[in-house]
Formats: sequence, C-alpha cells, structure tokens
Amino acid sequence: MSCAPPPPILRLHPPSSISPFSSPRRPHLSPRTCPWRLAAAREMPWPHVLTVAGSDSSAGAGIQADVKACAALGAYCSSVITAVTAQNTAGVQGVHLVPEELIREQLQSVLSDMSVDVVKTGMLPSAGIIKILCESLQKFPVKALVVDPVMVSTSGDSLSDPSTLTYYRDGLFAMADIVTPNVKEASKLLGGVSLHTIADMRDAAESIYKFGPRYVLVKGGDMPDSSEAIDVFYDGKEFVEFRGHRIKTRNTHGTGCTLASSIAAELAKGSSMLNAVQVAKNFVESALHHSKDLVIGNGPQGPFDHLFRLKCPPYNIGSQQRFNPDSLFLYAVTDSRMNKRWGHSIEDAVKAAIEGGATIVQLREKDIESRPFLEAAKACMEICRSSGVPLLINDRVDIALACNADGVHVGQSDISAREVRELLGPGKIIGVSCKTPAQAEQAWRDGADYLGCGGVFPTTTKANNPTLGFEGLKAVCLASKLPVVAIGGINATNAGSVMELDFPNLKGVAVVSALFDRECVSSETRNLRSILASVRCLA
Ligand SMILES: Nc1ncnc2c1ncn2[C@@H]1O[C@H](COP(=O)(O)OP(=O)(O)O)[C@@H](O)[C@H]1O
Ligand SMILES: Cc1ncc(COP(=O)(O)O)c(N)n1
Ligand SMILES: [Mg+2]
Repeated sequence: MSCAPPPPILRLHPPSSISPFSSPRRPHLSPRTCPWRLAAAREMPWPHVLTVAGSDSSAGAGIQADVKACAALGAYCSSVITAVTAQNTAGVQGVHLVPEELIREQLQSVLSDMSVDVVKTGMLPSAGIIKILCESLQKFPVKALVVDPVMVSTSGDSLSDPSTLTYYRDGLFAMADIVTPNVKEASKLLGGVSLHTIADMRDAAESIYKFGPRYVLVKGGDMPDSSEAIDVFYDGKEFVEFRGHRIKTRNTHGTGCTLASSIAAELAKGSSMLNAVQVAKNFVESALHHSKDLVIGNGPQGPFDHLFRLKCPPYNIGSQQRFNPDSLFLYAVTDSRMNKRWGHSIEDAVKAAIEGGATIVQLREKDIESRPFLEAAKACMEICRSSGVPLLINDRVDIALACNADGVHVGQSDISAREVRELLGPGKIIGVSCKTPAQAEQAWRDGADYLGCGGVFPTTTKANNPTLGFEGLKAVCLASKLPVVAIGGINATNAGSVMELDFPNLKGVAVVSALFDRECVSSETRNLRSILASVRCLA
C-alpha cells in the first residue's frame, strides 16, 4: 500500500486525549431493560439514517446537508462527525480531523442504542477512520450502507488523504450497498482514467462494481456542456441512466452529499434501490430548481434550500396528505357535454357521484371557458373537501392551482408529470394516462402517483383512442410499480370483469359515460360501487 503525503490542506491531528470535559462513561442501555421502552403502549418506527461525515461550516454540504435532506424526506438523521471544516461559498479554508478514538466512541454510542436503519458515509478523511467504521459496522450491522466517497469538494479542494483510496477499494466498498462517486472521484478510484462521455461513466461503474458494492452510481453533475444531468447506475448486469434537467444555478454546493443521504433516507423508509435513487435524483433537481436564484455568500458556489417544500404555497409539510391508492377504487370523471345533455351542472353531477360512493373525482371539461370552469372547480372543491374525496383537474394546471385542487391528471400529449410536479409542488396527486410499459416507466420516473390505463374497452367518450383490452392493461400493470386505474368503456356490465383481473396494483376503475351520461348519476354510481365491492369481497 503506497502512502503518499497528504495534500497541504489537511492538518492531521494525532488522536490525543478524548476530552478533558468528558463525563464518566455511561453504560449502554439494552432495549429490554429500558423502562420507558417497556412503558410505551405502541412503538412508531422512525426511519433512521446515521451519517458519518464532516461538518461544513457553510452548511451547504457535509453533515449539515445530510441532516436537512433526511429531515426533508421524513427520516431521522444522527451524525458521527469525522472532521470539522472551515468552508464558505469560495471554497475550503481549513480541515481539522476529529480524533479517531472519539469517532469510534460516537459510532458506538449511536449504533449500540438508536436502531439505525442505514449508514451513509461522506467525508472519511483518513485510512484509520475508514478502518474504524468497517469494524463498527461489523459489530453493529445495519440494513444498508450508502458510501459517497467524498475526496474533493466541488470547489476542487482535497477532503481526504490519498491513502484512503486503498481502504475504500479493499474494505468499505465490499460492505456497501451503493457507492456514489462523482466523475472526478470515479477517476481517482480507477487510477486517474479520464471520464468524458456516458460510455466512460459506464466503464467506470463496471470497474468500481468489481470492488464489491451491490450497486454503483457514477454521478454526472460535473460533466460539462450538457443540458441534462445524467447519472449512470449499474447493478452488475444492467445499466440505468438517470436523466434530469440540468438546472442553471451557482447553488450546487452539496449536491453529492444530498443525493447520497436522500438515497439513504428512502432506503430507510423501505424503498428498493432503484426507486430510492430516482426519488433522490428528483429531490436534488427540485431543490436546485427552487433555489436557483437564491443568493447567499460572495463566492462562486452557493448552498441550496433542502427545505424548499416548506415554502411551496399553499402546502406546508404539516398539511401534506399522502396519496392513498385505494381512493382510485371508483374514479368518477366528468364530461360537460353529458352534463348538458341531462341538464346537470358540474357541481350537481359531482355531488351526485359522491353521494353514490365515488372515491375520487376528476373534472374533465374540454369545452368550457376558463372563468366558468374555475368557478365550477372551486364549488366542486368545497363539495369534495367536505366529503373527504380528492378532486383532480384534467390537463389544466392553472385551474388546479387556482382552486387548490388535490391534483392533476395529464395525458401523453400534455405537459409532463415532472413539469406538473414542479408547478404543483410535492403534496399533490399526479396521474398520467399510459398505454404502454414504456410510458408507465416514464411516468414513474417523472414522479407520477398513479397511472390511468386504457381504453380497456371501446369507448366513444374519447376520439381516436385505440382499445388495449385486458392484455394491454395487464402489460402496463405488470411493468409498473405505480397504482393503476383502468379506464375506457367501463360500465356496470363489464366493471366486475376488470376487477376480477386482480393485479395487485390495479386499484379500481375510472368511469365517464356510465355515470354521467345518465339521468340519475347517484344511483348509477351506487350500483357500480356495489358491483366493484362484491368482486373485491370475493377476491
Ligand atoms: N446543475 C444541476 N442540475 C441538476 N442536477 C444536478 C446539477 N448538478 C448536479 N446535479 C445532480 O446532483 C447529484 C450529485 O451529483 P454531482 O454534483 O456530480 O456530485 P458531487 O456533488 O459529489 O460532485 C447528481 O444526481 C447530479 O446529476
Ligand atoms: C464536509 C464536507 N463534506 C463533503 C463535501 C462535498 O460537497 P459536494 O456535495 O458539493 O461534493 C464538502 N464540500 N464538505
Ligand atoms: Mg456537486
């Protein structure tokens, strides 16, 4: 093992005495002997990420970024601090390593007591620290290990001793579930190969995979001249390219730390790796987008706002309701021509559908002027809110925003779910009409909450709408992780056969004419609901 002298910015301090102020050591409590634990009537799990990383005085990266990212995504984040850095928006001015024995002590304190789900690593500045971490993880195994091999800050300053390379490659990587180098770090890990193209990133991911992690993500945030920010994921067999818009902003300090801790938070919440990476990538992109014009500091690289969701009016974290896929059970979609034919106002039609047992409503008003549409949408919102039924608007993000609807449903030729998410914020429901597995995959990547799949049967409601049949519906359901609602020509005669398909993510049926092209909307809805319920009970 070669041990070159550390770069000048590192001032290594010997692990001297731990602290003259430290109190007498307390014993580690066992959960079985803990009195307040025994007294708790019902334990609520709290996804827990432990970050082992350096402190960044500018709070854009390092421990501070990790804590904010985990908090934003709903995970608890404890922290073992490996180094204290003096940083600002101009770069890194100083680094002071925490004594190794105190790092061991911090690891022991947290891991022995606090039910950590996932460990995420950031700045591990010395080989000795990596060795201590490996030993601690062997003693206290966790569900997943996310290794962000931080070596150089985005400003170009060195954050680790070169001797760590060997310890990463031969020790920590083999224990890792995912390793997330940026292109410069991937190059260092591979002896200085140059990475300029996606093909180079793929080769690098394949080579790093050989060091033993289960997955590798080579991040392309620093790849020049691209309108997209592309990260390359490798699972040992296949590559997945995670593509996002490249946000034009100076505020990219801490993107790597944030991505890795967001992956860790999602894993702690129970996500699959692919899903965790996608959520993390979307989170970084949204945070950069919302922070792109913020100004803090005078240097070239500023921090971004991890808690941007708190500022997304009118939704704050406290009022965010998670989308319940079961609400797709009986999905009523309005149609103004049908309402006109039967002399129903939109409000009356919605009220009647809810009376009959519709579990979610969508206003699909293709030929109505914006102003009367908004008035009707506001009235429908009141009706829906008082009955606890979500109300979505078809296509019209402006109307949805203006009436504070619960979400939007878009088709393949409308603006993408990703753009709708940017406009509506994270708390809203977004549905996408999909006919193929590829469209379903794209909708999931764009952050949609559910898919509308059809036409399952021939329909006259929508012109030029090819019929997919059960086979097409099956292909989309099997290919997708998202909940699906079947649509197109569904009525009281055939709804039962759709529900009998019983695919786990097929949550319900969406109906237009069989509810609204009728005189008595409430009794048609009631009838359909009892048909669906009888199939569900038999299933
Ligand atoms: N300007 C940007 N716009 C959108 N995404 C970005 C931007 N810069 C970085 N990212 C994303 O942030 C994440 C961290 O990547 P990167 O910045 O390459 O890591 P690091 O901070 O370790 O250098 C990646 O998902 C990357 O694609
Ligand atoms: C303490 C600390 N840890 C990590 C980074 C990397 O920052 P980035 O995420 O921008 O690569 C940093 N600048 N400081
Ligand atoms: Mg970065």
